[in-house]
Parts: sequence; structure tokens; C-alpha cells
Amino acid sequence: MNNGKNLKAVAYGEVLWDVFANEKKIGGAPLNVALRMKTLGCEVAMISCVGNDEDGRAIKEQVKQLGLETDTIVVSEDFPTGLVNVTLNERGSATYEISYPSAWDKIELNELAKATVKAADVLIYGSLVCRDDVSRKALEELLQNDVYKVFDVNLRKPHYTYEILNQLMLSADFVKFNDEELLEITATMNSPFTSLEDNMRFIAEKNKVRAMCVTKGKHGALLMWEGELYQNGGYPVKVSDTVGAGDSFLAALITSLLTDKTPQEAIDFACAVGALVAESPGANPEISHSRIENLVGKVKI
Ligand SMILES: OC[C@H]1O[C@](O)(CO)[C@@H](O)[C@@H]1O
Repeated sequence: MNNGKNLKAVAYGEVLWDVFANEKKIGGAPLNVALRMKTLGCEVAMISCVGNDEDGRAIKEQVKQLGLETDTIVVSEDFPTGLVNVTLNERGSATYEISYPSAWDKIELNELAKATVKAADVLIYGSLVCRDDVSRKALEELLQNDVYKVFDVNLRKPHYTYEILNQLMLSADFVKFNDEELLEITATMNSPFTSLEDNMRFIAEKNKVRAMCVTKGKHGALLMWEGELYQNGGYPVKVSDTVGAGDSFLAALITSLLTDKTPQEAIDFACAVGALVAESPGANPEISHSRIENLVGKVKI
């Protein structure tokens, strides 16, 4: 699959182990986005930090094997590699218990990281990494660069404040919410609206965000792009777990929008990718191009 063409992407933030009942898998929203963008043909670097421990070496090893630049992942002598306990409910929805402090809370930028962002087309970041001042300040430095900035809101209680979320939105060219996140954030901004569409317009107006998307679980997603709204009603799949589905959705959407797809094609493609990730266990299952094409070809709900 190669629709990423020569898009150069950098993801900034947490890399960690998602610890499920019977196994552990690499995760962290920005890493999940990065890995999916790589499978879509982008050139991708991951900026993060791991501990000087077995868990850290194993993450770097795996991520390198999957084709990402990992010399931008620094090693901390003082903090351990991140771990997250993932609990799934009967519908496959996850709750996360995220250890603190983790090495990724203390990201220090090396020269390669700075140079890589300078040369990149797109920078993806989320809110979780901003729970600690060290990683938040490093992100602020990267956000000074002239690069297309994608903010993956990714609210993980209790690791965020509205003040920081607001700053992160103001820096972004593109923002990704899920439906609950959009409604929670717009409520704190005293939005008088109840529908997702009205709240998208509200936030666009208030925060001068010109492009955004909102995922709606099995009901698909909405996209605001160049002033127009696009939607996809979702694809029927049997959900295994939803971990990382939104991350892969975002990877597919951004890759498509910034290369050669129309906004409608981009959201259809992204919804299919997200659905297929939800159908398989963990955040980073392999998904073949033919399965995506097959699903896109199916009638939407
Ligand atoms: O990043 C925080 C958590 O969110 C996920 O990325 C899923 O979206 C998990 O892989 C990780 O544990």
C-alpha cells in the first residue's frame, strides 16, 4: 500500500506497553498513528523517551523493525518505560490506567529530533504527553516549526486540563476529537449547541481551527475540511477491542487528505481502517489493502 507518497511525518509523545489481561502490546496514541502512517507509505519518525530497561529496549527494537526512525527516541536513566493497564468491557471499550512518571513524561529533544521536525510535512501530537511540564515544554518548542500540525485530543482522565487543551488547539491546523471529547470540551466553552455538527462549527469559530474530524464509534465520523462538512456512517464489523481504532483512523485520514484523495474518499478510507483495527485485538494489527478496499466498497450503515 503506498498512498502516503513522500509524506514525511513525525509523531511526538507517549510510547509504552499496553498491558492487557493476557499479553502486552506496544501502544501510545502517537506511536499508533505513526505506525499506521508507515504502513500507508509515509516516512515516519517517532519522538519520545523510554527507560534504560528491557521494556524500553524492546519498544525501540520493535518500532525500528516496523520501519520508523527511532534515533529520536531518547533513553532516560531516571524514569522507567511507560506501562498502561488496559481493561476492556464487554463491548471492547477500554479504560486505561497510565503509570506516572514514565520516561515519555520527560522527553528531551535531541538534535536529530529538532532537525526531523524542521524537515517534516506533518507533526502529530496529543494531550496526554502534556501532563508533565518537561514533555509539554519540549512540544511547545517543536510547535514553533512551520509544519502542518495535527492535534489528536485523546482525553485520558485525569491527565489533562482545559487550559492546556485550549493552547494545544490554538496551535493546531487540524484537530481530531471523538464525539464525547468534542461535547465535553465545547460544554466547558459554554457552547449553546447539542449536535456534533453545530459544536464543530462553534469550535472552528472560537478557536480558529479550520479543519477537524470527530469520530462516532460504530456510527462513523464527521470531517470539516475547507469549510465543508463530510461524513461517513460507519462500517459493520464485529468489535474485538477499540484500542487504537481512533489512532489508525487519524493516520489514514491525514495521510489521505495530505496526499491525493478527496475529503470524502479520505473519510471513507479512514473509517474503514478504524473499523478493521477495532475488529482485531490491540492497537496495531496488520491490515491488508484488500480488506480496506473491500470494506470501503460495502454499503454504509
Ligand atoms: O496513549 C494512551 C493510550 O491510548 C492508546 O493510544 C489508545 O488510543 C493506547 O495505546 C495507550 O495506552
